[in-house]
Amino acid sequence: MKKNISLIGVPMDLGQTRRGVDMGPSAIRYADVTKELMQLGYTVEDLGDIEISRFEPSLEQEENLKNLVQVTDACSLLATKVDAAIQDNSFPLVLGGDHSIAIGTIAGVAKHYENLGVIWFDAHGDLNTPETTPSGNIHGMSLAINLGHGHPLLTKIHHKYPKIKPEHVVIIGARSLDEGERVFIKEHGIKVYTMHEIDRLGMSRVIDETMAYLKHTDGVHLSLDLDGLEPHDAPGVGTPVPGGITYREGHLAMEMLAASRMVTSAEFVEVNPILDERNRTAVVAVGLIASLFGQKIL
Ligand SMILES: NC(=[NH2+])NCCC[C@H](N)C(=O)O
Ligand SMILES: [Mn+2]
Ligand SMILES: [Mn+2]
Repeated sequence: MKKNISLIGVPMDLGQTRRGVDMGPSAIRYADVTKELMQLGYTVEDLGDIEISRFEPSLEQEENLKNLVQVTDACSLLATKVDAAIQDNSFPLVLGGDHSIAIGTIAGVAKHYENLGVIWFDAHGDLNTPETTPSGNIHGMSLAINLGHGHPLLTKIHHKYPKIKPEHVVIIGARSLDEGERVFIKEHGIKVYTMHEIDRLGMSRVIDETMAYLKHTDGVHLSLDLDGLEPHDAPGVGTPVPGGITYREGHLAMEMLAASRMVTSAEFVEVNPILDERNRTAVVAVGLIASLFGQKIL
């Protein structure tokens, strides 16, 4: 892994409707993310937070694409920052914010990779489109947008279209999929390890298979939604779903990814301190980040 890490905070909460996830980047910083990474031998440059335009109640809302303009603006800025970090030979580590920010992160990363692989660690598919969304929340559409399906303002951010190919995506941890998302997965042949497969195969085999599946990519982005974890272990998230990945399975996955040296960029999203218990979820996020960057038990 690259020795320099660029930390980028994205205090975004407009991709969904539960306030508080905009404080995620601060919560993760308070949980000592920089210190942990420095102890592992990395140089960390904290680039601060992306500016988010505030919620405008007077603006006319599209019911099936809430806060489209603000999400587009923030993701464009984020894409530029991530792109510049990679240009600087630094590893972009993005802290959310809700999962709509993956539109910006992946837009910036994808410019540098012809065949970018994406590991989408999540209870959800985030594969809705304005036609299928049950909520109008863009955080439930961000993976579909990266695959080129959705509003053109979002799919065309940072000039490349589409950003990624369906055969280069692996979803891990899914247990809440909408009907339209199930159809999307089948139509595009997306590889999904639901909780069912994780239970049957074990996380170790799931990650081995994921690495083999992505071996033809030229970079791998990890997009980790904290709601992929079991809510008992990570309660501070806006859309918790029971029956998730355990604390230990999460760490094993990160440790195996670290050993593979495949991951070239990452983001940790959906930490909501208002819904959390004494910042536990941010602490869990920092632990997973440390494992991803090579922390070992012994
Ligand atoms: N990134 C997330 N937490 N996404 C939750 C999405 C929930 C639901 N599928 C929706 O489209 O609204
Ligand atoms: Mn998500
Ligand atoms: Mn989710």
